Amino acid sequence: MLDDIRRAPKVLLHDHLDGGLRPETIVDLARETGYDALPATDPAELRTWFAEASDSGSLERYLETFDHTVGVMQTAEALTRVAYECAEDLAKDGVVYAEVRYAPEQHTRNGLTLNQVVEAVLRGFAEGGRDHGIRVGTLLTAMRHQARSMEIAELAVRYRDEGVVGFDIAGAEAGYPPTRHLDAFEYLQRENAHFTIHAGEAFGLPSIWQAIQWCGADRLGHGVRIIDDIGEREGESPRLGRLAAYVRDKRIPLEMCPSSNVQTGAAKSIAEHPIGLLRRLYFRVTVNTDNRLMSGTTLSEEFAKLVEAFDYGWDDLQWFTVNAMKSAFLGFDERLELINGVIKPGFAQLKWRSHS
Ligand SMILES: O=c1[nH]cnc2c1ncn2[C@@H]1O[C@H](CO)[C@@H](O)[C@H]1O
Ligand SMILES: [Zn+2]
Repeated sequence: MLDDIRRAPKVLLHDHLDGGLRPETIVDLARETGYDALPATDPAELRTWFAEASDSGSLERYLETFDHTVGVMQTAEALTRVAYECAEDLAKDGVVYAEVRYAPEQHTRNGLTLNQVVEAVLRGFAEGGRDHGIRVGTLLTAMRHQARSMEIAELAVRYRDEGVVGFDIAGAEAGYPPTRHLDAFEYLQRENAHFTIHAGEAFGLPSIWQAIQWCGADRLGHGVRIIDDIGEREGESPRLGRLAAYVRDKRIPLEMCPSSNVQTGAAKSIAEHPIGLLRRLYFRVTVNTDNRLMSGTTLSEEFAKLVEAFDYGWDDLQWFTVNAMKSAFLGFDERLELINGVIKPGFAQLKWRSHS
């Protein structure tokens, strides 16, 4: 099944550039740039270290592992290489359209300007995308504990015609509500720009409510805690609270990342992940990787885990994929073209093959 899932034309909306490096590349870049704090210098050991260190049950501890990826991504060459390889790895996994995010403010330690950071990453995505047949849009993230969101929002608008398709905030959620960055979100709305907000991962409904009703988020990063506003009832359909009903009624996309949620403690296991219920209730659910290195995963593997846990078939996987494409920060005509020209024919072929 995993091989077939790899062949399916997939769409990925939530993937962090600094959470998806190849271990071999981290080792190379550390050597080249003089970064001497790596916990291991053997790629296989490093791969294991990331997976284990990320498995703590706490978002804060999970985020500490990024010190080492961000640490080696401080030159233009390193950023271009990482972006190029990201496009290549996603394409090899059968992803046809991806939105990949990172926080430019974390890559200026050795003197790069924000513009240089963005341009280096865009170059890598453009070249990798062209060589490997995948379209990659960039989301610029501001760190929620910092105070640079307005600057980063302006950066996103500055590069909107060069491949930056939107904006996001990430980092520790508890104690850093989305409204801290309200000016940035209001600016983006006035600029007719798109943004998603990490919300409802390590903190609950108030974070989701603020992201949508105060900040005007187009999508929610994770959003798993929306489950807290849904009451399961014996023998009856679940009762949706006002916020959950709003999210479903308005078709607000949820960028769900099952493995990452299990690692940070936002879900107990894949089998108990809220995605099962939310899919049954027809929320606009999408499936994502979050951090392929930390979670030791790929988009195909995330789908395979869901197939195993919830017995999903091709129709479900296509539904998730079309949901993701509909929710992308890409023009309507381009989304339609990918849905009708690539996704539907690709899934039709796979379904036909598995019946014959
Ligand atoms: O699941 C997550 N929740 C919140 N923040 C995250 C998550 N994954 C990564 N980052 C944060 O986003 C930054 C930019 O890519 C990363 O450096 C990491 O600190
Ligand atoms: Zn994330």
